[in-house]
Formats: sequence, structure tokens, C-alpha cells
Amino acid sequence: MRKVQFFDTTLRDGEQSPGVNLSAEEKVAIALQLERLGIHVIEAGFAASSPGDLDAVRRVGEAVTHSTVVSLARAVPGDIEKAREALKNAASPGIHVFLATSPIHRKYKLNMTREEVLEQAEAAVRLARKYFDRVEFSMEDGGRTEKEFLCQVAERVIPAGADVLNIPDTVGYLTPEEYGDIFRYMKQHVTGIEKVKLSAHCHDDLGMAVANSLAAIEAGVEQVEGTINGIGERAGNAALEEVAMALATREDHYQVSTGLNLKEIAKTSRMVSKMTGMLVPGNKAVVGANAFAHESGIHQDGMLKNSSTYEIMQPETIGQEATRLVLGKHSGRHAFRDKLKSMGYQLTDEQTDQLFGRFKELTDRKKEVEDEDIASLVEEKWAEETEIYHLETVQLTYGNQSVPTAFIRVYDVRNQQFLDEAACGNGSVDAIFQAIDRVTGEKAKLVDFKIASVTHGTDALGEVYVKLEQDGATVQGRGVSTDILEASARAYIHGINRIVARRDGRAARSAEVPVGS
Ligand SMILES: CC(=O)SCCNC(=O)CCNC(=O)[C@H](O)C(C)(C)COP(=O)(O)OP(=O)(O)OC[C@H]1O[C@@H](n2cnc3c(N)ncnc32)[C@H](O)[C@@H]1OP(=O)(O)O
Ligand SMILES: CC(C)C(=O)C(=O)O
Repeated sequence: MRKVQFFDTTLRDGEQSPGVNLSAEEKVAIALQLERLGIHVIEAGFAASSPGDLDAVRRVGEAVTHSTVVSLARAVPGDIEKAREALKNAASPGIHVFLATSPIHRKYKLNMTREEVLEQAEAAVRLARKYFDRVEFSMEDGGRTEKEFLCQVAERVIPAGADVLNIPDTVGYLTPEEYGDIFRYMKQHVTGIEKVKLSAHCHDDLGMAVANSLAAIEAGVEQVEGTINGIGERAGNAALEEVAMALATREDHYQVSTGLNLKEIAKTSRMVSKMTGMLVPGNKAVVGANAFAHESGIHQDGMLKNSSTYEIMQPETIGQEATRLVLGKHSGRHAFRDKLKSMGYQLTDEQTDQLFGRFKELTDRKKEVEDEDIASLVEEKWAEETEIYHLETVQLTYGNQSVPTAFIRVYDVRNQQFLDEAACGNGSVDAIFQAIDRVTGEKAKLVDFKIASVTHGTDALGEVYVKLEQDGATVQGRGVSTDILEASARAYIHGINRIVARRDGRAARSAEVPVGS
């Protein structure tokens, strides 16, 4: 199978992302991880850009042992000398010389004629070749350059010593077909093209960087350039992890091998995100947090039956934790049952169905249902099975100028009737507890009261614990709700139910409690 090598420029073009500034230590750490990933060429920086970057390029060059380490350089002797100085002790050094070739760049940026560009490109490559065994030459803004001029530049730099010829789509302007055509055209028209590797370097201004890179590979390039997580100047570069996974997953189509250690992808992505401070969006292909997460019931059911129904690649392939079935608004019974089972609950079909209804109600109020939410639902259900008074309504009147008043309606399970009462209190919770005492006819002493958040966010479930005492015996009560006052009422009634059950000799059926593992 044809081989395609990966050129990573996270440490150079990636660092050109606004706000990103990597220390030499960080560059070395990322470079060593890129080497573990099997990246063939690592662009460590732009030695002439600052003494700090020269030092970083030097340190990367000396730390990395297998991959080739290159420095970027403009087509001027000063930059080439700096790259040479930075990489003189590198195990496998190289240089990446560039000069813009497009009419726009020639006219407005460089103020150079075509002939001047040809001469400067050739001279720079000739000098670079004196110092380096591996010389890459890039025709900046090649994507917007006249095709026959690209060929003329190529025919000047190849004899001067370039061994890699890169045609970047610097401003992310081309369509995949147009980009592929450039390489096909050059292969047909450049004398000596077989002596060099052709390379693709794409930017993502129109969201086509990965598609363009793949089109270039189809057109026969042997090297693809990009960055981890697609970071880089403006909208960024081609995301190498996406290119790698497209080639691996669709090997049947592309028919190329990369030799990359794909299992290192997730780790590399996390490291780059952490060190650059550039967060990976959840829906990002391959490495986003949701790339292997399934939320909807129909998909989750399919996944549980066979993962190939909704996954074209496995998270393990990129060294990622297993697929996540996220329980939420769109989940169905299969996924819910699977979750209960994985948490160690053994419930009857009837219990599961009843809980599923509540779970659906909860998902209308809460975006993502976590394991703790499920545990709370199950425990709440069990509490109800031992229930004597069931809370129907809690209603509060509160104002900073008035006495808090609570109205409580409970269902008396034994006598099958609704009971109403109201009471005032020192505060909202006190008013609720006093109204519950009245409606149940019980009098309990509150000895402890704790509030905890079960899950995260403003829509989190709140959990209230109470400890009640009556006639020297204490019981605990627990209530859960997205509203903390409702959770308080539930906890208190739970405690009262236990007091009554105990007094009436009705042993709480705690032995039957399904327990989470
Ligand atoms: C497409 C790319 O990503 S290219 C890489 C872009 N990366 C960077 O620019 C990051 C590092 N850059 C830097 O630190 C600085 O720009 C430096 C140190 C390289 C140069 O700084 P300065 O000397 O102050 O020049 P400045 O950046 O303002 O302007 C660039 C100069 O280089 C010239 N130039 C641009 N590209 C090239 C090139 N490939 N070869 C030769 N000269 C070039 C410009 O025409 C301009 O020259 P002028 O001063 O005669 O008008
Ligand atoms: C230096 C070149 C390859 C570049 O980064 C670009 O054109 O985007």
C-alpha cells in the first residue's frame, strides 16, 4: 500500500493561533508525544522569529530521536542561518523554507516580480541545501497561484536541492477538486517532479481543510501537513487526527497507510488542548467529548444490540475511554434498563417501567441525567413503597415583610384520603415542617438538617437529609428534588413515615432495597 507521511506543525502554525504561546518545555513535551504518535516530521517553530523560539526549536531537535525536526524559515539567508544554528545538534534535522508565489502576495506583500520570486526561491533552497539533508520548499498561497507559475517555481527549486515540495492552500480558499487538480497538473507538467515528495498544507477558513487534504492524498501527495485538534492561524489547519482516522477508517477507499500509532491520538489531543488552552469543542470529530457518546433512545438501543449500528470507528482505536450512552431527554427504555443494570440495581420490569416514567419527567427538567440522579430516583421509589403519607402539594407564601406560611397536602395511603393543613413558621423550611406535623398529627423533633447538591448546575437535583426524634427513637429521612424546599418536605415526610411505620410495627422493608454497586 502507498505510504503517506504526516508533518505536524502544531508547534509552529498551531502556535500561531491567537493567544497561544508555548514554552520550550511545553514544546518538548508535545514533540515527544507527537513522536509517540508516530509523526514523521515535527515543525518545532520558526527559529528566526525570536531567541526564545530558536531555543525551543533547539531543545525539541535535541530531545526527539526518531522524527525529523524542522524549523520554518523565510527565503532569506538570515532565517536559514538561524534554523541551522537551532538544529545543529538535532538527531534528524530539516528545514522548511517558504516564499509566497500568488499574484496577490507578489504584488501587495512582497512587491516582487515573478522573476524575482524565482531567483529568491532558488537561492534560498540552494543555501538551505548546504546545511540540511532535508529541505522542504513551500509556495505560500500556492492555492491562488497560476498553475504554470507553480510549475516554473518547482523547476527552479528541485534542481537547487528541494526534496519536498509543498503547495499550501494558505487562506483555505480552494475546493477539494480544485486542490487535487493542482497536484495532478504538477505531476504532469513539472520536469523532475518524481525526485520530490509532494506535500499538502490546508487551512480551514471554509471548513474544508481536512477534505482538501484528503483530496490531495487522492491526487497522489506523499505528505500531509496539519496540527493536532486543527489549531492554527485564523480558523486553523487541517486536524491531523481527523485525516489519520479518515485514512484508517476508509482504508478501503484511500488505499494508503500512515504507520501512525493511532492509540496515542486521544492523549495527544488532550495534551495539546491543555497546554495551548484551546478547548476542543464537544462535537469535534474524532476527539470531541461527544464523538463517541450517544443520547437518543433509538441510537442507544442500536448501540446496545451492536455498536456498528451507529459507530464507524471504536473509541479504543484512538486510546479513548469506552463509548458513553448519555441518559437524557431522548433516551429510551433499553438504555435506561442497561444503566440500572450496570449500576447494580436488580429491578422487576414493573419497577423499571415505573421508574422510566419518572426518569422521563426528570429529563424534561434536566439536560443530562447522571448516575447519581438515577440512584436518587431508585431510592426515592423505594421510600415510596414503604410510604404512609405521600406528599401531593407543597405551597409557600414568603415575603421579607410577612411570616412564611406553608400549605401541605398529603395522601394518606392507609385511609385512602387527601389531608390538607397549613402552618406558619420562623422560615420557609420551619413552616413546611410545622404544616407536615399538623397534617400527619405527628410531632417530631428535628435534630439534624443537611442540604447537598446531587448533581451539577442550576438544574441540579438537591438532596435534603433530616434526622427526626420521637419518644427517644431517631430516624433519618431523605428527599430529592430540583427544588430544595420540595426536597425538604419530602425528607421530612420520609422521616415521619419511618416513625409511624416503626411505631405501628411495620418494619421498613429495607432488606428489599435495591442497592447500587
Ligand atoms: C503562512 C504562514 O504561516 S508564514 C509564517 C508566519 N509566521 C510568522 O510570521 C511568525 C513569526 N514571525 C515573526 O516573528 C516576524 O514576522 C519575523 C521576525 C519573522 C519578521 O519580523 P519583521 O522583520 O519585523 O518583519 P514583518 O513580520 O513585519 O514583515 C515581514 C517581512 O518579511 C517579508 N517576507 C514575508 N515572507 C517572506 C518570505 N517567505 N521570504 C522572504 N521575505 C518574506 C515581508 O515582505 C516583509 O518584508 P519587508 O519588511 O521588506 O516589507
Ligand atoms: C509556511 C506555509 C507552509 C504556511 O504555513 C501556509 O502557507 O499556510
